[in-house]
Amino acid sequence: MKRLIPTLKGDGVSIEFIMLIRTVLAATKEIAFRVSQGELSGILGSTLDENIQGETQKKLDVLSNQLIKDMLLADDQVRAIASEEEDNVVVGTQGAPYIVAFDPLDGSSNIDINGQIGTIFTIYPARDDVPADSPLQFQQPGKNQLCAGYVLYGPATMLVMTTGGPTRCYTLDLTHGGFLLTQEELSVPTDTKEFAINMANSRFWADETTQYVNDLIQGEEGPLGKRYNMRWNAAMVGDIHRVLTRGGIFMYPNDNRDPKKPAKLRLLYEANPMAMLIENAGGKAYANKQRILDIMPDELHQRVPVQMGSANEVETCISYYD
Ligand SMILES: O=P(O)(O)OC[C@H]1O[C@](O)(COP(=O)(O)O)[C@@H](O)[C@@H]1O
Ligand SMILES: [Mg+2]
Ligand SMILES: [Mg+2]
Repeated sequence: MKRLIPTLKGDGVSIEFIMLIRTVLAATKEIAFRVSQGELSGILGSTLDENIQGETQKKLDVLSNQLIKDMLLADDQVRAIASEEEDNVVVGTQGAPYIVAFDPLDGSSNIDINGQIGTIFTIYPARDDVPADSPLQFQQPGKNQLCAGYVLYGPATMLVMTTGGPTRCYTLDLTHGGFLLTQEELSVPTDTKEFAINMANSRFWADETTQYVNDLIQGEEGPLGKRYNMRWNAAMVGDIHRVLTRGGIFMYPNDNRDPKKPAKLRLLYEANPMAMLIENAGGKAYANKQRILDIMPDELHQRVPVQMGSANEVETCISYYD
């Protein structure tokens, strides 16, 4: 089986960029080890702190953030980083070519139940027209991403990543400690009979979402003419992994639970990297009527509605938002 570095070299990725990807992955391997040790490595439970988004931080959120941050700041190719768990941009090496954003631990509510969790990351070119510590560094549309990926800490630890070409899947080989290429090119089936949405929010949805989900649930007797099944992992990384593996539509639409927070998922380090992975595997990724990768961010921790996955199903879904 092919190893990571020869695969990336074969894709024409420069050595310096491969080294940066290795830095990110070195941190995720350490997280994977701690996760596999569970309670034995003291990672379960919450801290007494909240992050900038007002969410209680879990011990593993903080630990993962620290591990990734420390390793990236020691890499002289990183000019700035942004993280779900950091209020502001953190400055790295002046003049370095890249900036990195990440969700150090996605699916935090699954940590204590031994459920699926992961790390989501994205790399952009640094901007020379704004200071290194400015949030404007990250004010770039998702289509500027040079690399997007996630590491899923599931029964197997898997890396799903694109550097602009195909979305490839690797599995962490615990016998030698490296990621091996286990699926050369992921391809999201165009059609699906599986949807993912948190139904508990249904009374807070916009009418368009309610209408579409009602039509899904009506199955073969409804206007969509087929019977659907539903899945919800409570970790975007797990839901998107399923969609990349066997198709489906994943939605986290706007709702009016909290008027200050109409959307839940963050554009920079959740929606954008997942949108690039899905599109490069032949799927579609929208925020209602807008292609996610075209959105120009206004702020670092900006939230967006999300509908992504199997191309035909996403098209059907967004037609309800006309
Ligand atoms: O509480 P809900 O509605 O199930 O939310 C689940 C969603 O929240 C998230 O867990 C948010 O990510 P974090 O765990 O990084 O905050 C997504 O991964 C997931 O899709
Ligand atoms: Mg997350
Ligand atoms: Mg997180």
